[in-house]
Amino acid sequence: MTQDVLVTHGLTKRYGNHPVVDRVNLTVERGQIYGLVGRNGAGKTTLIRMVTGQSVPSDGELSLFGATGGKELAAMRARTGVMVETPSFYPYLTARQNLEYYRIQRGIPGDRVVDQVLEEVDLANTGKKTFKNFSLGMKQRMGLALALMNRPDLLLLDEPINGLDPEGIVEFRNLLLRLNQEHQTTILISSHILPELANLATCYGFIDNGVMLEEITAQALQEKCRACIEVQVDDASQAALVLEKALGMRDYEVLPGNIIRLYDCLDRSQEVARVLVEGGAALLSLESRGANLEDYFLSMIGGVRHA
Ligand SMILES: Nc1ncnc2c1ncn2[C@@H]1O[C@H](COP(=O)(O)OP(=O)(O)OP(=O)(O)O)[C@@H](O)[C@H]1O
Repeated sequence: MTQDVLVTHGLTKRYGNHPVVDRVNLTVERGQIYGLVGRNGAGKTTLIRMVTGQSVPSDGELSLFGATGGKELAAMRARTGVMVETPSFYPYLTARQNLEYYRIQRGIPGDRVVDQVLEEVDLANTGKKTFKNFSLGMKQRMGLALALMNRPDLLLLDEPINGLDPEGIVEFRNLLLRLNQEHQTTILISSHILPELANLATCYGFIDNGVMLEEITAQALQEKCRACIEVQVDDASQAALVLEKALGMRDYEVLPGNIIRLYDCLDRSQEVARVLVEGGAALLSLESRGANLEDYFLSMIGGVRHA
C-alpha cells in the first residue's frame, strides 16, 4: 500500500494567462503533518481547492491515496476532511444541534459521531451555549469538528489558526497533534506565519507566487535554523583544530568557503575570536546566528513579509 497520501506533479492553476499555482510538485506521506507555508496570496487556498475538487487544475497531475482521476479520485475525496474557510453555523443553535444538522444533511450515519467529534475537539461540555456566544477558538474548533464528521484519513486545513490568540493557537495545535497521534490522521495545514506551525509540522512546503520553493522535513529545517556561531577563516581545517584543542569544541560543522558553524559555545564568541587569532588563523568574519524559522522563510522568499 502506498505511503503517499497526496502527490502533485506540475499542478497548475491559471486565471487568464496568470498562473496562481505554478507547476507545483508536492508529496504528503501517511502520518505526516504537512505545513504549507506562504504569504497571503501565495496560492495556498487555490492549491487546497484543487485537492478538494472545488477548483479544476489548468494543468498537471494530482493523486489522492493513489487515485489520479475520474470516479476513483472522487471516491478518495470522500476520505478527506476539509476546513477551507470558517464554515457557517447557525448562531442560535448549540454545538451539538449545529453538528447534528450537518450530519443529517450529509447523510452521515450513526448518532454517536456528533458526540465523538465534540469530545475530540474539546467542545463536549458547551451545553446550551449557542454558537453566537462562542470564542473564535471555539468557532475554529467547531469547523474542525465538522471536518472530522466523516472520520477522514486526510485533513486539509486552510489557515485554521488565523486570528487566534496565543492560547487558542496552543489549544488548536494540541488538538491536531492528538488527532495525528491517536487516530493516525494525516494533516495538511496552511499558514502565512511559519512559527505558528512550529512544534506541529513534521514537514514543510514553502510556496511563494504560486511556486513551491522547497519541501523540507521539520528535522532538517531545525538543523538549518539551529543557533550557532558562524566564523569564516582563511583555512577551516586548521582553525577547527585550533578550536578543538583550545576550547574542547566538538559540535561543529565545516561548510564550503572556509565557514565553520559552532554549536556548543554559543555564549563564548569573544573567546572563539581570541583563540583563533592567537592560533594564527585569519578571522574574516564572526556572527551569532539565532534559531528563527521566520527569518529562514523570509530569507528564502527574499524580502520583508508584506502580509
Ligand atoms: N477566482 C479567482 N480569479 C482570479 N484570481 C484569483 C481567483 N482566486 C484566487 N485568485 C488569485 O490567486 C492568487 C492566490 O490566491 P490564494 O487565495 O490561493 O492565496 P493564499 O496563499 O491562500 O492567500 P490567502 O491566505 O490570502 O488566501 C491571489 O493573487 C488571488 O488574488
